[in-house]
Amino acid sequence: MNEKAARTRTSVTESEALAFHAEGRPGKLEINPTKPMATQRDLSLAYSPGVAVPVKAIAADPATAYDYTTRGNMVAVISNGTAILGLGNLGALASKPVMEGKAVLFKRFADVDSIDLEVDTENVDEFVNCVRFLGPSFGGINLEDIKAPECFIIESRLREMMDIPVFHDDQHGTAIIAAAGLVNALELTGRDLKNTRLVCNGAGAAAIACVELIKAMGFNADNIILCDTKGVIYQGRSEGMNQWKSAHAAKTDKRTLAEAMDGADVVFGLSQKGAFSEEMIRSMADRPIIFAMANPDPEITPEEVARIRDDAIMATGRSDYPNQVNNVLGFPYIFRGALDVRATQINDAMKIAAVRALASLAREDVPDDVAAAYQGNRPIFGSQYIIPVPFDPRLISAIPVAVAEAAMESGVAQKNIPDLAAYARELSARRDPIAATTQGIYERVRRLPKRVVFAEAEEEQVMRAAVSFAHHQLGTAILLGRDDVIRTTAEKAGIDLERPNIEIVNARISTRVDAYIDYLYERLQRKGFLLRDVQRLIHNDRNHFAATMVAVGDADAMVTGTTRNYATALQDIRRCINTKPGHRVIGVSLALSRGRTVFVADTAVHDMPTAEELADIAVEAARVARRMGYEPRVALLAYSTFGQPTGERSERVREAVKILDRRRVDFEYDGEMAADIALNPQRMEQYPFCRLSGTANVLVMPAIHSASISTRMLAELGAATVIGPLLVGLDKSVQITSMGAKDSDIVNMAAIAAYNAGS
Ligand SMILES: NC(=O)C1=CN([C@@H]2O[C@H](COP(=O)(O)OP(=O)(O)OC[C@H]3O[C@@H](n4cnc5c(N)ncnc54)[C@H](OP(=O)(O)O)[C@@H]3O)[C@@H](O)[C@H]2O)C=CC1
Ligand SMILES: CC(=O)C(=O)O
Ligand SMILES: [Mg+2]
Repeated sequence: MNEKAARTRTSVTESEALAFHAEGRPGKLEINPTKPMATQRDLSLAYSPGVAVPVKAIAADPATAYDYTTRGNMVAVISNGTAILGLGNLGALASKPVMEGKAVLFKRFADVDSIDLEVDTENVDEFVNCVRFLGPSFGGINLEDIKAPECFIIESRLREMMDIPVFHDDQHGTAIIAAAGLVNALELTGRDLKNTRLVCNGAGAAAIACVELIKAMGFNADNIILCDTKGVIYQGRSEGMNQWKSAHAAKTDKRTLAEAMDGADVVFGLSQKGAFSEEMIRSMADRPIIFAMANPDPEITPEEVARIRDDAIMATGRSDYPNQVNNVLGFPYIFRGALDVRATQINDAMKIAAVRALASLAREDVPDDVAAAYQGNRPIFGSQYIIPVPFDPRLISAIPVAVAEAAMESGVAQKNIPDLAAYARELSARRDPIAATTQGIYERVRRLPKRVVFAEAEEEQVMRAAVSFAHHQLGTAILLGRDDVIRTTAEKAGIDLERPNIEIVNARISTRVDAYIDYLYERLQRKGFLLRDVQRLIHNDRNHFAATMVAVGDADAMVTGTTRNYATALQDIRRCINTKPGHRVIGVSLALSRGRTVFVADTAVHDMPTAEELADIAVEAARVARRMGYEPRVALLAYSTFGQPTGERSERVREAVKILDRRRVDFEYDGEMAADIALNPQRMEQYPFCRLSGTANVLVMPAIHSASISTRMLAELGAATVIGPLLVGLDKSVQITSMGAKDSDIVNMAAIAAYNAGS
């Protein structure tokens, strides 16, 4: 069981973590305006004099701040850095990466805008006074990584003073997730809340809140023992105590963690790395439930537990093991629900609703479109799957709805949501499609790892990408290049190539050279190439060598393009690899913007496609969309819409629609139409005869220049994230990056190449 845990583990190196944070704009956040700020009129509206109007409106009615400002969707993540993860008190400044991270997770998972504020004081009064006056700026306050017992005083004082939710994530977020995991683990091991014996190691923010919440849910208080650095917290103990610990002091003569864990059914670790010994785990009851939640390193690792027990349900706070019990599953969604009903606080009813929603989500069947978010095979409720993963796209609709409903029922909502089903649909549309798409690709590639040849491996960024590809268990990275050059560059750049799943292939000394020459000569001899031309291509040209490797089956996929332009790289590759029978080679780009994914084709190959070629492009692009989980609605674009204005340039597009009619294809399509008609539902309504059932998600461009111009404009203007062009229709899997692509883009392309290399 836990062998799998070890196998699916994907860690990051320290240099990778630093490079990630330093790359481009340092840190993880930036702020973008939501209104145009281009003209004098914009300025007059956004600033003086226009801004005075909402100012007066808010002064007259404070509730309108939700209509005219960011307040209703804005949460502050506030810390003083006194308990940063399990690293301890490292100060306000050092906590900033974690706080920025929490802010990004708010946005990524629940579309809540968030900003981190690091408050440089350990004094409770100073901290409270700093935060209490910030209420007008935010719809909610998420306190983070503030140590106990100060955190209890800070939170309760701020809750009294402020009329917006104040939520200490390490307390309640952690408690909600741990309680949900516990409910499921108890069910799986046939236990109940009354008779189970639980030890909680740690008696700080997270631990006290966990114990309080499970007691509120009916866990028998007499069966809980809390421990801290001094051992068991027993009634009558005086050393290292405070009122919050005393409230949970046990009537017991056990004094050490080891004694407490002997025979225990459940152990929560909310303390520090390595706090549990193998001996302690061995002494627990049958089918023990072990939540080692310290971050970044747990109290004991799943590998260590697996060595001594095969009957444990094991969870950690980390994303690289199964059963991640981490507050990331809670805070984005809990605030989403609270903000949407303008709750004045996050109360127990809302917390318990979140526990129940989370616990029951893990018991539901995982539908096809969600399975991609899971490592390994589709998870089934059981010891390896007691809680959903953070990338589960159902969380965004399930948790906020439960929280908002509980807020309304318990009387803390200032706004009513009458139709919860409609609310759930709106929530799903907030899901960030980029991560969903790329995550699905990564997960599948991890399950079916491939051998990918990186054709330009002498380049430093390609080398980094190849190492990252292998390191993240996406498959074997084959670095093509001169051995000595690769090793010297690697050494200079501090890249470690001595890792599993990395191979270096030197075209000059490869034993496969003759076989590749034979293969390519056979293909090119009647296309103007002499044997010596082909020998030169295989010996000296990395694209020809790499593409031939893939063509003959020595590698599954290939990535190139950082040093040569797209058209040249494509020409090299097509000399070596055929078009897939029944397909057409095209480039498809994905434009991802504000909850929408739109496929654009052909962005790479056909200069001015004929009507027949446009029809083929539509078919190929629709296939790609389907393969990525979208039901295609294809619009064939032109500058005219259904014959208006007339012009011969739209003729080809109209003809392509007729060709698709004759071919009786199995997807929705229509045209010719302008881009705004295809993408805007109101504009589309003006053409009630249009056969698309909704706005288009596949756009077939009339020519390569319009495809290229529009996708590059979208990307440069920040209107969309554009991925691709992805090369499709070749008989073997190849991707071409843009020249000078960054290592992270190259890894994405390599993953897509591996993904397309098939089932
Ligand atoms: N998975 C998740 O979602 C979350 C995990 N955590 C983890 O929980 C841990 C505690 O965080 P938090 O509650 O915010 O911090 P606090 O500083 O509020 O509390 C820390 C507690 O841990 C105790 N402790 C520290 N080391 C040991 C040890 N070796 N043995 C027993 N007790 C120990 C301290 O004991 P004493 O009182 O004697 O000083 C204190 O009670 C961290 O590792 C953190 O990463 C926290 C939040 C969320
Ligand atoms: C996850 C988290 O919030 C912590 O470990 O502190
Ligand atoms: Mg924390």
